[in-house]
Amino acid sequence: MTNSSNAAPSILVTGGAGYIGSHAVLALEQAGYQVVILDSLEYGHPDLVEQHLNAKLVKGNTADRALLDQLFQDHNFEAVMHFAAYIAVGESVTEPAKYYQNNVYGTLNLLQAMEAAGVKRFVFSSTCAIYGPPKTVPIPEEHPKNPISPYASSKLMVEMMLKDFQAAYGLQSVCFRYFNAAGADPQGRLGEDHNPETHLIPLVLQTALGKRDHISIYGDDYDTRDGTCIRDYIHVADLADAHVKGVQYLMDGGETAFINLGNGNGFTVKEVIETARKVTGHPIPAVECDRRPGDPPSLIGSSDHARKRLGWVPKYADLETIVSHAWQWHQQRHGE
Ligand SMILES: O=c1ccn([C@@H]2O[C@H](COP(=O)(O)OP(=O)(O)O[C@H]3O[C@H](CO)[C@H](O)[C@H](O)[C@H]3O)[C@@H](O)[C@H]2O)c(=O)[nH]1
Repeated sequence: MTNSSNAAPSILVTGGAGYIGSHAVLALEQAGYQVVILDSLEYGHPDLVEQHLNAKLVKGNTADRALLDQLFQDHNFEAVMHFAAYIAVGESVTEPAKYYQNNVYGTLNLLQAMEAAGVKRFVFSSTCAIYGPPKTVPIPEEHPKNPISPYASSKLMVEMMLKDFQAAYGLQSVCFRYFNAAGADPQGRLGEDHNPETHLIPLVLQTALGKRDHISIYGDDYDTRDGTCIRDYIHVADLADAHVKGVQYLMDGGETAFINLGNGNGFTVKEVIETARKVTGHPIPAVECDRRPGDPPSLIGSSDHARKRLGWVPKYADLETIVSHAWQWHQQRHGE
């Protein structure tokens, strides 16, 4: 770690009580950083922060400029890692204003507070959804951007702001475009706990636990190897590791970069369910249903940039390991 003083470098993590954010805080702390979490707690889990993280937790919103200014005054942050955002694609279609307010305006407010405080390093949670339906697979970072939901548009708008903030104010950012975040802390401390849950792997595991009758397969008539959608599932601990490398890259003088985070392997919905049957030993009834609107048939990322620029290599790349870690977490959090 590059640090001229003896104090551990301090990082502000927004959304650090959420799924990916909490894993990033854990990884930052293991790498020797001090963390302050800013989280509205609308979806975050303060119990997990209290039990497993050393970070100070501040309840609040990125729209609150006075709170942000106070935080920057009280702490000498080396960088900001920004996870706080609404993430439900379907909801973003029916309530776009909510998404532009929180994801775009909230981020602009945060960037302005950073500029006022002279903090010049920013790590941002972006998404592969900014590419829209892929023209080439695996998708490289240069792929055309064609977001098809307000959620995805909100993330692309922030990426565009970050380019402009680099040019005008010298803010250096790493924008990570995640493919499908999945899995849980290998030691079982943290994991995915959304309410409502819409993601495939947690829903499959809730079915294994008997909390749901069946898993719905959204579409079995896609042009894929078994007719169901293909996604690139990436372990949340590997995402967290990339974030630590992203901060280090900026502290070493790295300039703004847009970087995919995926394994470069795709699995169908049916393959995920089959893997979960093997891992859990439960039958997991599945019912084929209509397609879910807006789902592209196949999303697989090229992560060459992450490997070359950050030296990032995913540790938990096989689907069985990802599902096993998620299963360990779900049994302990939701099984009784
Ligand atoms: O009950 C379910 C839930 C999901 N699926 C299918 O499983 C695949 C994965 O779905 P997820 O909801 O787990 O993930 P998405 O690929 O839809 O979502 C990801 O991409 C989105 C943008 O496209 C957002 O970024 C989101 O946060 C991120 O997890 C999709 O083909 C979906 O149709 C089912 O068949 N049944």
